[in-house]
Amino acid sequence: MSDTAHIADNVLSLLHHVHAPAADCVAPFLPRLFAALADGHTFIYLNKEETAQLARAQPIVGADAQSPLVLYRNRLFLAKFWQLEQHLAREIHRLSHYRRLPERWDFIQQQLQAWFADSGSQDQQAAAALTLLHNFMLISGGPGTGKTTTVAKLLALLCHDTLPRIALAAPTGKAAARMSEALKNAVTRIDGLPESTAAHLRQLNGQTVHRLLALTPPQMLPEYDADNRLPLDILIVDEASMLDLYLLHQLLQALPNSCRVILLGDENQLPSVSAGAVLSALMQSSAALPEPMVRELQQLLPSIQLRHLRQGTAKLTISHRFGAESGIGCLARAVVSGEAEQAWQQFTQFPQTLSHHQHDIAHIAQQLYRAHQAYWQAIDDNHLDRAFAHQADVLVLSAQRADAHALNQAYLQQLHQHRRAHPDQPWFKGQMLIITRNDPSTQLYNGDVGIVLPHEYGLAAWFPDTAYRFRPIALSRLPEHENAFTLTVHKSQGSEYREIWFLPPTQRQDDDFSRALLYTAITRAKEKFVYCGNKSSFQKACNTPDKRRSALNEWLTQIQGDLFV
Ligand SMILES: Nc1ncnc2c1ncn2[C@@H]1O[C@H](COP(=O)(O)OP(=O)(O)OP(=O)(O)O)[C@@H](O)[C@H]1O
Repeated sequence: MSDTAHIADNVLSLLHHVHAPAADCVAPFLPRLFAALADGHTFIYLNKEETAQLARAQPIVGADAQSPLVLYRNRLFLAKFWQLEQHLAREIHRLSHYRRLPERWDFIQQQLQAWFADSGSQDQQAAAALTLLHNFMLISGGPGTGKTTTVAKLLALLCHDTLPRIALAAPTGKAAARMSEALKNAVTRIDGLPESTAAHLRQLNGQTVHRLLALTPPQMLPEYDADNRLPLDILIVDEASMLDLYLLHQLLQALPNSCRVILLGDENQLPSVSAGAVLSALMQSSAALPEPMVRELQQLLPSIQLRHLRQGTAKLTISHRFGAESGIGCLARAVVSGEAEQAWQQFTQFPQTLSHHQHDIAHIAQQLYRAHQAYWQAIDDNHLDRAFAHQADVLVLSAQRADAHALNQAYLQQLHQHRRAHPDQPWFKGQMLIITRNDPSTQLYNGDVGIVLPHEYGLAAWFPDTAYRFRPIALSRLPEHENAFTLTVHKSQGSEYREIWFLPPTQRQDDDFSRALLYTAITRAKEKFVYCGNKSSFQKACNTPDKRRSALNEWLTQIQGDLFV
């Protein structure tokens, strides 16, 4: 029996105690509903007969969260998700509703002109101006489209009169570290920034959302919540596509009404592992700009066309890192637009940076070991800096967990053959690990990558650290983790690697191998992308849009009304 069938079975036993005839009525729907929840959907669709059948299953099925299951039109929800999406919509509305207009329009207008003068900066300029007028804003864009650059300039504008309390957060530690680094670099590139502003922005350090909320075990209850809100004026959340409904709700609840929220992310990437597809819901529910706001924007940006802009969301579309000459950029853009044939042609157009081949897992592991030569040299030299630098040289990403496991095992075989590891010893020098569960006691978070290397008393796992560069953690204290020579695409989100080898599902291809998954894998690569599969699997993925089901956009649209009050 699958895990979800088992959960459905347990829930059914509980429901029998509530009302046996109604439980019998819902029994056939529970396995389907729990399988859908495990895939990140928040409801299942019903046909006419099913809807009529469930309408008679009171008190287990009702019209609101008073019942364990909710029937809404032709959809069946677990009450918990029905309520969560509605509460999240309310939090977004609460924060969006707060309006505080910039005071010094002339100054802002001048700086918007001066700082976004380069060609190809118009969409960034519009995103910055819109964000000044909205308290809750999503800036979406692919890799290198200038999300960080835009936010750095925006923060510089918001720091002009007083220095606000700002926090930078991301769903994983690695994404948080990347964000602070990128922001510091972007700040140094702004011309004519007063030193006090530059210093204020340079000292910002990213942290995980869990850490920001001070979630503490065993129940992971947050120190900051609706009754004890975070003392913040501005919150920037990077890699927001990875936020699930529950975590985003916890985060927003903990923010005061006046806190400006700026979400950064790429709506084309995979949505969160758990339920939710928050970025696409925000994009879909975003309404046209009301006339008074168009007039305000015209004051800030007299010379640009504003009609295409929407409330609370902005899209950056020009990649300044992967332009028209970049194979990775062209491939990613063709995949996202579902142009399967054109996407496959990019492998011929850009043979230096894109390739495809089909080999078995053992062969890929062998090639990977060769490609890791510089990494193993750094390990032999006990050189942490170089080991971490080369750790990101080449990574194999797989679509499915089973393949990632099989490849990690095949790679271990290579290490046994080369006497770098021994089958009887669980730990070895050079072992790459990824943390899979947040652990405040060691301050290690889901997605953190460490390397096993010697410490004073034997081997330890070393992790990057903002204060000391690297810090050792005793192997016995490590929270849940896995080997990280190969990762699933989900686990690689928020990180980038020089070269990505992507392995499509080797067993069974289903809708999980979608356009979003392929796009996310491609955009993890900085220099080279290798597809380890055939044309038909590649094109099938291009033609499979992500169909995550969520009602959030509907609740947002309903609740929104006119924000311009
Ligand atoms: N308008 C622009 N003109 C020229 N270069 C730009 C422009 N905007 C950004 N860049 C450059 O493009 C690169 C990527 O910018 P940035 O880091 O802001 O993008 P991003 O969307 O945050 O990227 P990531 O995918 O890493 O999150 C940087 O080197 C930046 O200096």
